[in-house]
Amino acid sequence: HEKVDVFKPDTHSHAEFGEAKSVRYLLYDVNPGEGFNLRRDVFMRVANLVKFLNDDEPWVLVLPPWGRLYHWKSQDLNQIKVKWSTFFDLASLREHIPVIEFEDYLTVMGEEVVEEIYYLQRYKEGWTNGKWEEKMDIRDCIDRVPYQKDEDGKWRGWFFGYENVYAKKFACLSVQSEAGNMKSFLMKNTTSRSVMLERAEQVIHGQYSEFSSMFWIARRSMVFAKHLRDIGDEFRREYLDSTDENDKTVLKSWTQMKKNHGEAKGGPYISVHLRRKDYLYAHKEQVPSLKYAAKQIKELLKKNKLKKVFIASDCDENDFETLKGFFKKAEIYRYKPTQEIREKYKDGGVAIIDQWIAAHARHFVGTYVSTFSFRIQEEREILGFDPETTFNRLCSESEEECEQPSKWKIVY
Ligand SMILES: C[C@@H]1O[C@H](OP(=O)(O)OP(=O)(O)OC[C@H]2O[C@@H](n3cnc4c(=O)[nH]c(N)nc43)[C@H](O)[C@@H]2O)[C@@H](O)[C@H](O)[C@@H]1O
Repeated sequence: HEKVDVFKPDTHSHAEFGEAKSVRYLLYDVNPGEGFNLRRDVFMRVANLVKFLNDDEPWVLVLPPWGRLYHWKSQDLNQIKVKWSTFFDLASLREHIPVIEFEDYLTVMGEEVVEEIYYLQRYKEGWTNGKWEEKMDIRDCIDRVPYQKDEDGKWRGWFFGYENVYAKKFACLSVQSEAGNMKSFLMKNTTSRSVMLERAEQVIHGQYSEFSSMFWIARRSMVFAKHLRDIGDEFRREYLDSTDENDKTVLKSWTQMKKNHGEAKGGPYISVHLRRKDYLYAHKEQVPSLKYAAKQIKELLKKNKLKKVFIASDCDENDFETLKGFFKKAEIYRYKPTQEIREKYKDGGVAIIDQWIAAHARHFVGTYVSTFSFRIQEEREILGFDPETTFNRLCSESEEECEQPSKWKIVY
């Protein structure tokens, strides 16, 4: 990979000829209703936009602090202003693009300010002639926006829970665009040192979709933080007889890692992502009862000649015990964090530990359309599993045809 933090000399600067361009900062945020794993997908789009910008200008991506997520239900934990380094390995992210944490950005700016915000929205008139075309225009805001101008002319809003932060300029931008095509807007229509894209999920992957190496480069750079991987690895060793040497899942730096399908063997257990909570009504046609889930898991155990099961789930203890009750011989495991780990790594960190353990199984089965399951599948593609052991989901008893997930195979 090209090293991106060595900035190229100035060629078309706003500044005087020959003078190096100064670094600019791109910030973003996502619709508050979106969950953790869709947010990771939005990161990949914005990261590749920053990669693309760096071909011409030095831009740094400011990582939006995690917080106020709908699914993070633990009331006893302080779950705002959570740094990216709690969940991800920043050195790995930086092998793709330059990134900094929001707090470091505030220090660099010397003032709690974001210079310009563009609130991305759809076009009021929808697609003209029902046809998709790439476009973007500053327009009146369609919805009520969560930013207000105060009496000093400063734009106030959520800003990840940092109460003193304000923006100097705010506008709504109607977009129908691939993330990469925001590049010319940012280079030509904005000049300030920092620009924030609000509702960044409005821009799509486009040419950097799951089928392209650019998507996978950004995805591979999203390595989980070592402290979380270590906890998952310890659990694998202790309860699931699973070590990287035996399972052929030894990790290298992502830039060096290129595995063929089927090279990874995985630990001697079946892993299941059993999504419950809101999915019980949001996708009730496709989500199985616990009894029917148990039936499918038993079949997988038999087929793979295994006796251990790892369950990653947002279900409560009662449901877990009920599920366990359907098994006589098999050993059913779930990761239970200590209070210390919960406080340090929060609901998000615990979910990542679950994903990491689930990713290392001999065979994985997930839940219909869950992005939590999708990210596990991607992790398994990176580790080098046979796609047949990865792109699977549980079916519900009411489904006549139970379509299995698309195989989004890794591209290098
Ligand atoms: C349809 C959409 O589905 C989206 O969910 P979906 O893609 O599963 O996946 P996420 O967007 O990540 O949201 C699910 C959240 O629930 C928790 N969770 C789910 N499964 C597990 C698990 O196995 N272990 C642990 N520890 N936690 C889990 C976790 O906080 C996770 O980020 C929703 O975010 C959207 O609001 C919408 O409902």
